[in-house]
Amino acid sequence: MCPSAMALTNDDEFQKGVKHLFENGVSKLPNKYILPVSDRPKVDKEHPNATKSSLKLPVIDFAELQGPNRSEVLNSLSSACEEYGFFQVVNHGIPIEAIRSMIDVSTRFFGLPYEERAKYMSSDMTSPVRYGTSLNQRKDSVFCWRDFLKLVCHPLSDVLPHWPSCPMDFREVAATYARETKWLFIRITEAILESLGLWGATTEEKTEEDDEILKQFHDGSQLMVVNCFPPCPEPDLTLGMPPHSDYGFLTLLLQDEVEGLQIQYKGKWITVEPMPNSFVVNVGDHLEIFSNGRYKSVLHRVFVNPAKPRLSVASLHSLPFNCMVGPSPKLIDQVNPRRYKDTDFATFLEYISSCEPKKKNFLESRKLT
Ligand SMILES: O=C(O)CCC(=O)C(=O)O
Ligand SMILES: [Fe+2]
Repeated sequence: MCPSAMALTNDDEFQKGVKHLFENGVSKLPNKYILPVSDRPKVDKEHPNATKSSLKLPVIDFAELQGPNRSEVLNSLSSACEEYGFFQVVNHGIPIEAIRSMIDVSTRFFGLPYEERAKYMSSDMTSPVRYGTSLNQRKDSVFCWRDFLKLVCHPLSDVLPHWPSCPMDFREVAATYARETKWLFIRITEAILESLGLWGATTEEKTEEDDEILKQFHDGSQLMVVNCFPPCPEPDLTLGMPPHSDYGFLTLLLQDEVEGLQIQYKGKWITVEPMPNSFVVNVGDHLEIFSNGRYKSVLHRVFVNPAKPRLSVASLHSLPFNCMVGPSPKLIDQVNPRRYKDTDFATFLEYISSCEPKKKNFLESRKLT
């Protein structure tokens, strides 16, 4: 089929995703992906040739966090969550091999023929595995330049048989990666709770209540999203992901060496410089609510590239689905009154099925005025 005819005329072709368009040699961005001018990843109008502003996120040395300097690292963690809602974690203890293999097997998955990937397409939001394109391909009026594979990771033994069996090593590699990131999530969550004064560092300081919070996280949900952003013919007209904040408590993001992630900082879009073998960690809506607004769930988006493909793996961690999330009672007082309504997963699902999950709408809807 002639690629331009395909891309311009047949709406069903867009349902097959951007990898498919790219493989068919699309040379002009189809209208379906063209954002209104105000939503485009605009180059600075006054300095159109200026490179994008970039930022080295605060770095948290995980090995230091586990050592005698824990309290200093906790202070840095706290400032990062208050100011940026994002930080990078180095010396995280996850074997480099597990990281490389995850990127490698995901790249090979997206390299499979379309028919093989399409076996996992599903409109069922609760399916243990879901392949698709854009954010919500059944509702988005403008598509974003992104295909994804979503893997529910909890409980691992139940979901694993549903995960892709091709490439042959996919399940093993992704399961190892899911276990490793869950472990890191729990360690970072302990530090976050401690930085909020809700969890004691030493066994003597810990109360039963402290352990109860953590237990909920152990039993919490984990969703892995592998994002594939093929090269895009007209990257200035579209986005890989539109501005959004992450639902959930924390996201551990692995990105390859190609830049694309931008976060909103002081009203501007700033590019996060990729740091090999590190994790970008961000505060999700649940943590903003739980911390009563002290830690920020910040808008971020992804821009795409004319030449290089990009891949990222987001591991999203939340409390169990049936759990109510509200501001921790210990963080509410006369100076800091309760700022958010309680929420749960069902409310969120209801919300996203009634409107496009763009921008910070869900979190805004939980704010008490
Ligand atoms: O690809 C990225 O850098 C960000 C992905 C992301 O924001 C997400 O999956 O929620
Ligand atoms: Fe995100």
